[in-house]
Amino acid sequence: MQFSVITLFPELVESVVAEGVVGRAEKRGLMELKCVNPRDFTEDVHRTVDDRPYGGGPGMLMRPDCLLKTIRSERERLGKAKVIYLSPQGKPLEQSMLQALSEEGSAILLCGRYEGIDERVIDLEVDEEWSIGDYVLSGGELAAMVVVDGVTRLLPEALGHKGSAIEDSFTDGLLDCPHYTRPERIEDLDVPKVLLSGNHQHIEKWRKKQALGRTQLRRPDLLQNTELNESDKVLLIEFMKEIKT
Ligand SMILES: Nc1nonc1C(=O)NCc1ccc(Cl)cc1
Repeated sequence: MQFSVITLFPELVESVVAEGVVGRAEKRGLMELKCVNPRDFTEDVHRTVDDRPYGGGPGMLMRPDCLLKTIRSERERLGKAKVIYLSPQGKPLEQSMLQALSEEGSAILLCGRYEGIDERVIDLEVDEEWSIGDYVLSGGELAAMVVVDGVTRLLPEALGHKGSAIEDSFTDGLLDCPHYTRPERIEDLDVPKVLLSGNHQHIEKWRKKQALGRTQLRRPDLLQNTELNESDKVLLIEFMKEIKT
């Protein structure tokens, strides 16, 4: 997977590959991250990347000329690569979008700063606009790092164990079940007995039931888009009965 991140703050973005699963994936060549600074595509002596907004208003915008040059330079280098602009105006990010991007092979992530970028950059070169949530950050870099992290961990061989519990839950559209590790008892709280039983069928059933119940209680909206099979419906009814007792 080849990422090209267009950003005025390359060091900020590069920190995403400093540690952990993403860092190891990059070291192992499963993923490649290149940060490209639009300032390197300016032609004036001051290397100007921003300018005042037509129509007035507070703050500055990113100039279109150096952004277009940077995007086109990376498109040429990567061949077919989707250009994704990170902004609160974008499509809300979901696991399915990360999964799809992980199968693309390459992506160009465009990070804005200031009050925005010239709209003609979006018209001319942006394929998709994505949002990581309904709030405003000071730039697109953290959102781009979210995408790099979320995609990289989906690459085959990126995770040591085949698919994690977190993976399964969001993949089947549910929240994750509770998790426990040693000690068995801490501050008078015990690990659920089923997890100590060694009965993998019971354990799997309990985990599914917890995931279904938690999703119903915390994010019933997620259940709207998930078609539950008969056995899941029974598990959910059992869970809801148990919490009422
Ligand atoms: N929420 C979000 N999801 O993706 N990105 C965001 C976000 O707040 N970006 C800040 C931002 C984006 C573009 C520009 Cl020009 C300036 C600041």
